[in-house]
Amino acid sequence: MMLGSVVVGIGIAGCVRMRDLLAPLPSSTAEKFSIRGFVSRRNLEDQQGVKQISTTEALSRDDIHAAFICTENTNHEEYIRQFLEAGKHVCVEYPMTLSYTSAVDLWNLAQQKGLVLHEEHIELLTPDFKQLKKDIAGKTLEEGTLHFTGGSLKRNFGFPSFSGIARLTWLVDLFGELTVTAASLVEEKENKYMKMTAHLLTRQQKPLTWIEERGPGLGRAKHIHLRFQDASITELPAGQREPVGLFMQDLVLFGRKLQGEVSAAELQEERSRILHCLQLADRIQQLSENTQA
Ligand SMILES: NC(=O)C1=CN([C@@H]2O[C@H](COP(=O)(O)OP(=O)(O)OC[C@H]3O[C@@H](n4cnc5c(N)ncnc54)[C@H](OP(=O)(O)O)[C@@H]3O)[C@@H](O)[C@H]2O)C=CC1
Ligand SMILES: C=CC1=C(C)/C(=C/c2[nH]c(/C=C3N=C(/C=C4\NC(=O)C(C)=C4C=C)C(C)=C\3CCC(=O)O)c(CCC(=O)O)c2C)NC1=O
Ligand SMILES: [Zn+2]
Repeated sequence: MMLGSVVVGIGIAGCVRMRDLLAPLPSSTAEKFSIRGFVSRRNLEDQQGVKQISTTEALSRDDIHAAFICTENTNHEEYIRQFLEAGKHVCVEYPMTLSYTSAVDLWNLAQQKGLVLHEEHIELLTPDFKQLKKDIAGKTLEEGTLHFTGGSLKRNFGFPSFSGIARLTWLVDLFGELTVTAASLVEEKENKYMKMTAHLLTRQQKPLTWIEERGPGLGRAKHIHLRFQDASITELPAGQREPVGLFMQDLVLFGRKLQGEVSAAELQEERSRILHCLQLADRIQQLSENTQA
């Protein structure tokens, strides 16, 4: 059976989703999807040959089984809830929501309804990350820093510990569950500049620092300083480029979940990681807000 699909929110991510749904990776679960339309808050012409439909139509049509939520972060929660309530599977661009408790609620709702709720994590699929993970395998961490810089985000992307959840996901995937010991935020609204610093500890009590810095003219980059017992890594390794795009890899994973090809253990592990990261993001936000002038 084909999985009728709708893309919600036509920005960078939404356009890539439509492109991939229209040209799925051959012989993969991505071929099971069939795009039926897109939803936008604007009135748009056909996009890539796909027609705009209303949210009401997307929610009520019984030939639509899955929604791809690609809007800015503040309204993920509301869209996810609506589509789950309507009995549709959901794939949402990270971060799922802007609080830990709302993510727990949504996950419970998906479980009650017997639906797949999938959060995209292309940062774990990048060649550089895959290489980094290989390079540090078996090494014992002493301390580390992950410093992200990027251009200013548009409005409605939420607190930086949430909009930057990809960096936190890296740290948790590499070093296991973390605790937050301190966090602060420096913001210069008039310059569209911000810098968040979070201090974390691994279960072995080793310190990790995460810096998320954004402002006009800052290039999208990650600097790492990782010190291990007998080695240091101060540059992100360049991994081998892969023929399949990142969002396509994620689409195949969502498709595998819908086909029941992902084990319960794997699903549970992923869910735990996602909720743990959102819980850390919540804590970082709380601590930062307490230290703000
Ligand atoms: N860009 C990327 O590489 C990645 C993005 N993500 C996630 O994807 C989500 C969306 O990010 P992204 O696509 O980059 O954000 P964009 O700013 O490109 O788009 C966000 C929303 O803004 C609206 N929009 C887009 N273009 C315009 C325009 N010209 N005028 C007015 N409104 C517009 C669209 O909603 P509507 O059609 O309803 O108007 C769109 O869904 C976020 O959750 C982000 O974290 C995750 C991984 C990678
Ligand atoms: C050129 C402008 C440009 C914009 C506006 C952009 C937006 C953008 N990229 C993101 C992640 C991401 N974006 C990319 C990659 C890309 N994303 C792209 O739009 C393109 C062209 C690539 C190139 C391969 C990756 C891999 C992530 C996941 C997080 C990471 O690893 O940095 C996110 C999610 C939030 C975040 O993690 O920071 C946003 C909003 N990325 C950009 O590169
Ligand atoms: Zn640095």
